[in-house]
Amino acid sequence: MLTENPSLLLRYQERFRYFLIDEFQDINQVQYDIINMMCAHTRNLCVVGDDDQSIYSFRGSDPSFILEFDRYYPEAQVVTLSENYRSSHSIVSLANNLISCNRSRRAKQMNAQFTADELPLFFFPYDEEEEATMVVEDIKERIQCGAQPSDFAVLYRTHSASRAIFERLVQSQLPFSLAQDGESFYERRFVRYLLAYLRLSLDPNDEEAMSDLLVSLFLKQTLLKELKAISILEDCSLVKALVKLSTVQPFQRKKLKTIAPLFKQLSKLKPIEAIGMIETELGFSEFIKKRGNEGNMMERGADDVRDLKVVAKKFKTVHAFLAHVDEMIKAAKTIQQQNEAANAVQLSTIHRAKGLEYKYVYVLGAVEGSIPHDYALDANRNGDPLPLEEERRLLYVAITRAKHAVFLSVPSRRRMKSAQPSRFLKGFINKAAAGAQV
Ligand SMILES: Nc1ncnc2c1ncn2[C@@H]1O[C@H](COP(=O)(O)OP(=O)(O)OP(=O)(O)O)[C@@H](O)[C@H]1O
Repeated sequence: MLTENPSLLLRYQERFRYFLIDEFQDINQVQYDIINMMCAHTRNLCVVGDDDQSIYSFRGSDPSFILEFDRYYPEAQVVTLSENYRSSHSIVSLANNLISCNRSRRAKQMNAQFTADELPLFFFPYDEEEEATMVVEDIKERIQCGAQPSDFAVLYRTHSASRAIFERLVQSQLPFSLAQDGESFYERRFVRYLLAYLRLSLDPNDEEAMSDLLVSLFLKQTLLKELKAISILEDCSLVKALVKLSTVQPFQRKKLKTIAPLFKQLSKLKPIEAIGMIETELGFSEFIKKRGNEGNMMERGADDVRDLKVVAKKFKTVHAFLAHVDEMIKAAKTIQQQNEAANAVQLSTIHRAKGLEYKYVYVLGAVEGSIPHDYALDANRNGDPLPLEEERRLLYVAITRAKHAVFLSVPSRRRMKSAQPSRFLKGFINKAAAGAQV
C-alpha cells in the first residue's frame, strides 16, 4: 500500500517525525522496508536491540538488519549498553563466553553488577524423567528454604520437551503455569494416532479413537459411518467391523484382516511392548515414515513417538498407562483454563521467556538434537551454519533470564537413546568438572 500510494505514505510521513523501535534484532524485511519508507524524510530513527538475542528467523527476522544498521544509516550514533543489571557475575561470564563463539555478531562484553552465592551448575540426570524429578525436588527444597514459586522458571527448546516436567509438577502440587497455548503432549497429532490403537484395545467401540485409527491406516474418515452401521447391523464392535468393510480396496481389506485380531493382544502387553507391536505388526512405523515429517520441521512425528515410549515404559499395563494419559490431558486443560497464577513456577519455551527474568532458571535438555536442535544440526551438515548460531543465541537468551542462579541439565539419555552434551557447553562442562568457574 505504501509503495503504491505515495499520498498515503506522505500522510504517515507528515504525521510522525520520530521513530523508536525496540527489539530491533527481531525485525523482518517487510517491517524494515516499512520503517525505512516512513522515516525517509527525517531519518529520525532510534533502534534498540541485541543482535545476540535474535531468535526469530522462523518468522523472517534476520540479525543482519541490526548488524548492518550503521551501513544504511551511517550518520547513526551507536551506543553500546554493556551494563547488565539483571544477572550475577558468574551468569554473565558464562553467557559472554558462550556467545563469543558466534561469528555473526557485534563484539561486546556484558558487565555484571553483583556477585551471587551460586555458580552456574550443570547436572547430569539419566533421562528426561530423572531430569524432571531432579528439577522439581530442587525447587521444592528451595521453596522450603524460603524461595517463592514465582522465583523459578523451567525453560526448554520445544513444547514437547515439557511433558515430563509438567507431569512431575502436577504430581508435586506446586503451583505452576505454562506459557503456551497448547495441547497436552498426549493430544499431539501423532501421539494421539498411536494412542488410538491402545484405546481401541481396551474399548473396541471408542469412536474417537477409531476416527484417529482411520488416519493412520490411510483410510477415509467417511468409513467411520460405514463402520458404525456394520457394528449395529451385525452386532459387533467397531474394531471387528473393520474386516467387514465393503468399500475398501482388496489390499486394504487384506491388511485389515491381519491387524484387527491383534487389538485384543495389545491390551495384554506392557505398554512399551504394545507400542512396539503397533509400530511393526500394525504398520504404524510405515505411517510415520510417510507422514511423520509433514508440516513442522521442528517437531517430527517420529520424535513424538520416541517421547511417548519414554513415559510408556514406566507403566505395567495399558490400562494404567491410558489412565495416566487421560489424567494428564485433564490436568493440561485445567492449567490452561486457570488465570495465570501470580505466584507460580513458570514453564516456558526459551522463545516465550524472552524479555523475562527469574531468580532461578533451569534449562532442560542441554544435549545435541535438543539445543542445538536437530534441524540446525542438519542445516550445518548441509553447509549452512547460521541456524546453529541462532541455537547458540537461544541458549544465551535462556541463560540470561536468570538473576541469581542457572542450572543446566545434561541428560545422558534422550528419547530412549544415549545423548551427547550440547556442543555449546562441552568446554564449560569440562571446566566446571575441573572445579573452575565457567
Ligand atoms: N539502571 C539500572 N539500574 C538498576 N537496575 C536496572 C537498571 N536498568 C535495568 N535494570 C534492571 O535490569 C533488569 C533487566 O532490564 P531490562 O529488562 O530493561 O533489560 P533488557 O535489555 O530488556 O533485557 P533483555 O533484552 O535481556 O530481556 C531488570 O530487572 C531491570 O529492572
